[in-house]
Amino acid sequence: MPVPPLSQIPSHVVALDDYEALARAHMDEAAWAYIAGASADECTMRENHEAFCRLKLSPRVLGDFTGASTKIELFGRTFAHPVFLAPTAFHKLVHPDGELATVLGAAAMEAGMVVSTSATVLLEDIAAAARMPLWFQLYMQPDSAHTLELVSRAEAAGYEALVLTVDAPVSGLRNREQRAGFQIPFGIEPVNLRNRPALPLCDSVFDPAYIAHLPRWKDLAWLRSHTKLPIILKGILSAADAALALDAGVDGIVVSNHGGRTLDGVPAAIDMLPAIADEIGGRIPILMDGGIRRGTDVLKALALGASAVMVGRPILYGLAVAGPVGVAHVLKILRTELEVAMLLSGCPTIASISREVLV
Ligand SMILES: Cc1cc2nc3c(=O)[nH]c(=O)nc-3n(C[C@H](O)[C@H](O)[C@H](O)COP(=O)(O)O)c2cc1C
Ligand SMILES: CC(C)CC(=O)C(=O)O
Repeated sequence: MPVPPLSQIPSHVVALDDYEALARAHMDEAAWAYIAGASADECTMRENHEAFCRLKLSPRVLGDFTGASTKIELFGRTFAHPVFLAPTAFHKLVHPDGELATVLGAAAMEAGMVVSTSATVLLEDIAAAARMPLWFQLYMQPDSAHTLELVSRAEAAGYEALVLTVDAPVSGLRNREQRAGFQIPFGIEPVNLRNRPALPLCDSVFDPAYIAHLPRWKDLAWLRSHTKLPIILKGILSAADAALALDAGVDGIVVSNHGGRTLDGVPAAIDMLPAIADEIGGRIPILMDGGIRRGTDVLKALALGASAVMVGRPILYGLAVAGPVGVAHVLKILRTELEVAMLLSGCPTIASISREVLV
């Protein structure tokens, strides 16, 4: 699919942060608080960015770049580059076509996309519009029959992996969102969850009625027995949980703190990656997200053990500013920056990237 024309993007928009600045004017204060915000004092979200700045790259010169490429292989597929769209909910908050616009932008840049359980377009319709492998992000539902229904719909629609998010059994305490009075606007809904009972309204997350619905490690064996799709656990942030994930037989993990949106005060995802990669020891692929805003960030994550990275908020900013073109442009910027960073650090291929690129 041809890359959509970028002529409608102002020429001063050259980096992902430029999209963030522009996107603010394209949504109301409450939607901005939901998307740009994180939990509590947002320390972890800030850390996700600052930690990347602290990591220093080691430049290399005069290398041979014949046949250079950003290609990767993951779960039996070749991807043109290692940048995926992270699952994010409610794309219709920022664009009337919602995830249909996003998937078009992803296709233009040959990027893999993870579709959220809380998408605002039917997962079948997103799959029908896709030109690249899609993965389905799964939140375990209070009723296991509903979880299995989502899984079989995703399988039937051709999704190639399940990304089971495990770090948000309860929503983080997002004070910015609360202060702005964010509510999902009328007419925007998580359409794939229609006709499902909501979790019981409880005063406390320690209420037994609430606790009864919380997913546990033992549920992974149950899920495994109901699908042949690879299961990737999203939201691993400790070596201890990485070891349990291996024991549970998952096919991959995403090192993530949910963009700082769940437990504030946890470390940057990139800072936890090395210890987790050591624990995993190359047995299953590791993806990473949280704070990726530059091609150099992608390079640093790959150097520390990730096979690929995912990008959350900047995709929504691109979508808000210019629909599919904005999404494609965000991905294009990252890919171009990654190529430049690889060239200047002496890495002609993704496989050649190692901890050596860091000082
Ligand atoms: C608005 C918004 C909605 C999100 N919705 C989901 C979701 O539905 N499922 C999920 O697993 N993660 C969700 N996430 C987390 C992202 O998948 C990802 O972990 C995070 O955004 C990465 O950080 P970044 O935004 O700094 O790139 C959401 C993040 C944002 C900003
Ligand atoms: C619907 C929400 C649970 C989506 C989410 O994970 C988020 O907003 O971070």
